[in-house]
Amino acid sequence: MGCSASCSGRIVHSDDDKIKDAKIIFVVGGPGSGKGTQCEKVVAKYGYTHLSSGDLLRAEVASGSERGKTLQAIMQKGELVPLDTVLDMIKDAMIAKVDVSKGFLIDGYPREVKQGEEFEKKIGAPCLLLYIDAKGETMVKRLMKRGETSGRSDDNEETIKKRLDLYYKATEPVIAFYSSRGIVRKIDSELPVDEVFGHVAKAIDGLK
Ligand SMILES: Nc1ccn([C@@H]2O[C@H](COP(=O)(O)OP(=O)(O)OP(=O)(O)O)[C@@H](O)[C@H]2O)c(=O)n1
Ligand SMILES: Nc1nc2c(ncn2[C@@H]2O[C@H](COP(=O)(O)OP(=O)(O)O)[C@@H](O)[C@H]2O)c(=O)[nH]1
Ligand SMILES: [Mg+2]
Repeated sequence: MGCSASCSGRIVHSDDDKIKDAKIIFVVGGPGSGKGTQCEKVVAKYGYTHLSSGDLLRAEVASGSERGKTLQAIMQKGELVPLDTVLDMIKDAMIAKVDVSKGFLIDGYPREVKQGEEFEKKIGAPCLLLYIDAKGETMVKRLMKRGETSGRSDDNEETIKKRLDLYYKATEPVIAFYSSRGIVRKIDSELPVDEVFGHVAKAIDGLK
């Protein structure tokens, strides 16, 4: 891409350049680990833009589009939707906010190493990965509780088990992948919410 000079001689940055230069934080953890809860608090304190890949997909489902129907079937089974679909949605949402955003929290993405690699090719590199860590049994308990009110068709026992299995198989390797780059901060999400946030804030304050 690169920048191009306009007639007036001003440097014009393309959308691709702008999002590439944005501060990008990946928020990774199992289903029900508390990613969304912590992201809300980061938004309130730091003014970052929170993009939950799951929420973007659910919005597409809610729109009633043909694509949404296909997505709903995949999500109901606790499987991963095709990589390009999620990535395009995230990229569009980032472009829409890049001029008013202090940085981006990408929640629930990457779900597998390949998703991270493609993100970096099409968008840019993260400066931090917040690894929100809770025990399997804690996550199941939280999701069963959330399921009482969330209305989410995947917050049921059978799908929760599949989501958890897929998390351990496909998503945990993402953490090892970025650890070797030194950008992973592991956050103990068994603690009370505000204490968890204290650790999250420390990790963000440590960014240059
Ligand atoms: N990058 C992503 C994000 C989400 N999904 C699909 O969307 C569902 C819900 O995603 P999400 O809301 O992130 O759910 P969880 O990880 O289970 O976590 P949360 O408890 O935050 O909802 C996933 O099970 C999966 O089918 C996906 O395929 N790829
Ligand atoms: N006790 C406790 N509950 C939490 C914590 N974080 C999240 N929860 C609860 O766990 C459930 C899942 O949290 P959510 O933020 O949706 O997790 P996500 O699936 O990782 O996005 C919600 O009902 C939260 O209220 C925490 O640190 N401690
Ligand atoms: Mg969430």
